[in-house]
Amino acid sequence: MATEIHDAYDSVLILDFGSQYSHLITRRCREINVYCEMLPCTQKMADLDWKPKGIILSGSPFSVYDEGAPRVDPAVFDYGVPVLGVCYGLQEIALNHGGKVDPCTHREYGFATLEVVKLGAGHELADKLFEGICGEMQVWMSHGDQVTALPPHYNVIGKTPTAPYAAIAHESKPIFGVQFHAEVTHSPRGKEVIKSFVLSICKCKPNWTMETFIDKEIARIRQICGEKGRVIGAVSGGVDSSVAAKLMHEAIGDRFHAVMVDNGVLRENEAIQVHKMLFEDLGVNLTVVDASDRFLTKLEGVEDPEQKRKIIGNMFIHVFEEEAAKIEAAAEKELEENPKAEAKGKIEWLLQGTLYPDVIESISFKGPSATIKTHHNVGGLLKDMKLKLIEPLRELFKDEVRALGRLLGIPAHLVGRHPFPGPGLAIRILGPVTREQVKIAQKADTIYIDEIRRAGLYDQISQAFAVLLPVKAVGVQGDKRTYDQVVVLRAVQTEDFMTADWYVFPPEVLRRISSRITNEVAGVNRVTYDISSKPPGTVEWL
Ligand SMILES: Nc1ncnc2c1ncn2[C@@H]1O[C@H](COP(=O)(O)OP(=O)(O)OP(=O)(O)O)[C@@H](O)[C@H]1O
Ligand SMILES: O=c1[nH]c(=O)c2[nH+]cn([C@@H]3O[C@H](COP(=O)(O)O)[C@@H](O)[C@H]3O)c2[nH]1
Ligand SMILES: NC(=O)CC[C@H](N)C(=O)O
Ligand SMILES: [Mg+2]
Repeated sequence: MATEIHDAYDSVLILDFGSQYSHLITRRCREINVYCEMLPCTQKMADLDWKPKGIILSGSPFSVYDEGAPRVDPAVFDYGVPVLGVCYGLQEIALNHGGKVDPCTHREYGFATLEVVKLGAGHELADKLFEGICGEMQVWMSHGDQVTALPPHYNVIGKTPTAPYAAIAHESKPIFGVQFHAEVTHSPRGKEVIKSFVLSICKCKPNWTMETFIDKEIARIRQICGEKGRVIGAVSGGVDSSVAAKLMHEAIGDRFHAVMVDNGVLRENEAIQVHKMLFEDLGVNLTVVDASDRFLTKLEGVEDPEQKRKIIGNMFIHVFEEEAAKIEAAAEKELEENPKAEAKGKIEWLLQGTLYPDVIESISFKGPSATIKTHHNVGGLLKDMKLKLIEPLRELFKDEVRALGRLLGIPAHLVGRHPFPGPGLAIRILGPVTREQVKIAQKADTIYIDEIRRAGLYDQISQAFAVLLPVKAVGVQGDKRTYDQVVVLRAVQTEDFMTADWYVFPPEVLRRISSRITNEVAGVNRVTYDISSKPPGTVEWL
């Protein structure tokens, strides 16, 4: 990670022990304009090439006494900066300092009332965590273990009727632990607790804003690319890569070459529309490479979703490397023909619009967090790829990227586009992908999205798409028996795509969509609507 960003901002380090809510801690810090970075709990402090002003230890699905449970590097406590442990983080602090943790007789999942304990004169530091909060506050718990013996030199600063050590603080050092999840919105005053830790205790300057992020990121890109370096960009017309491309264009102008790959599983007319949109709206000149035959041949007969992602992720990189070689060869030829022309640098970098959720869902941090699916641009990359990655948005969430896009002057219709996954219709066609299946899925999807737009609902929905099932059902059309496929409509509302709920459509819109799909798309005689949230489902079906 660039050290420049750490020179410019006071940063908080979040060590992730695999909790579902770890990412929310990063959000809460950025919301108070403090830059933070989350690293796996296996990070050794001695290997860190920047100096955080505070450290937060997340929760975890493990119990501290489990065999193989993730362990905090004890150097965290001697690093000389404040530490806050949340849930498992608190339990790790207790265990590391001579306290005890045991399974509790009253497990707490959900709301609890925390009684804040003020220690008073001589304990100003310990009392700072709940600065401005007196008496009781509602908190949200999710634990089956708890601290049963306080470590020496620690005091209780909060308790619940069943958890006597629900918040603790060292008597003189800035080390704190809370059993409740301060980062979730269901702990209404949790934000204040994180704010007290980050601002009053760690004394971080709240100077991280999107505007400064843009300036610093542009400077960072210029620095890594040098005077002549050139970058090839994987650009899909989606929100993330468009924002990344705009940033890159601002940084290095025409030394940036945007490439979109037609992988044969795009939406109908997508390549043409994206080419036009990128040039007209962003001033970015895009090369569209038609590699659809190669992708579809490789995908032949493949049913396993992870396999589909890997094939597509790998093939993407092959195509980008080939394009990079072509661009370099063209520059060499130009130089041969006109020796006075300026020599152009090598293409060493590949820009991707990777976001934080792509990373967290794809990578299992050796144990604690589970791999949900390997997003093609993270886990599906080619092992021995020559191009080095530049991923300016890797730390951000979707809504933050949209805010960044607006600041960069990207038009609303582009910033507001629903996400479309890189592996495209290959993960929306269940079963093997064939040209015929792609055509059916494209037609159904076009009708679905057209009707959503016509009803004025596009911006209320976070993501909508049609899924094509490989099963057949009996129907009757024009007095004839049909035996055709089933289309599933999916529409979700979500803030960050980590959790999502299904969208409640007005029935007449669903009726119109269903009737148009069954009338206009040959091979489909049934349309159903998916009413699963995430969890237990995911947004995509594969
Ligand atoms: N067809 C494509 N051609 C080139 N690059 C692609 C293509 N599809 C995806 N990518 C690359 O993979 C990255 C991840 O894809 P993803 O779909 O998550 O992001 P996006 O397409 O930029 O935005 P959105 O999430 O809004 O669809 C993209 O940012 C882009 O760098
Ligand atoms: O570029 C991508 N490559 C992938 O392999 C991939 N898998 C899921 N997604 C998108 O990620 C978001 C969350 O989706 P899931 O709930 O299905 O994991 C949704 O927006 C999905 O469309 C992908 N995007
Ligand atoms: N949310 C958590 O961090 C839980 C920690 C531990 N697994 C417990 O049940 O207490
Ligand atoms: Mg996309």
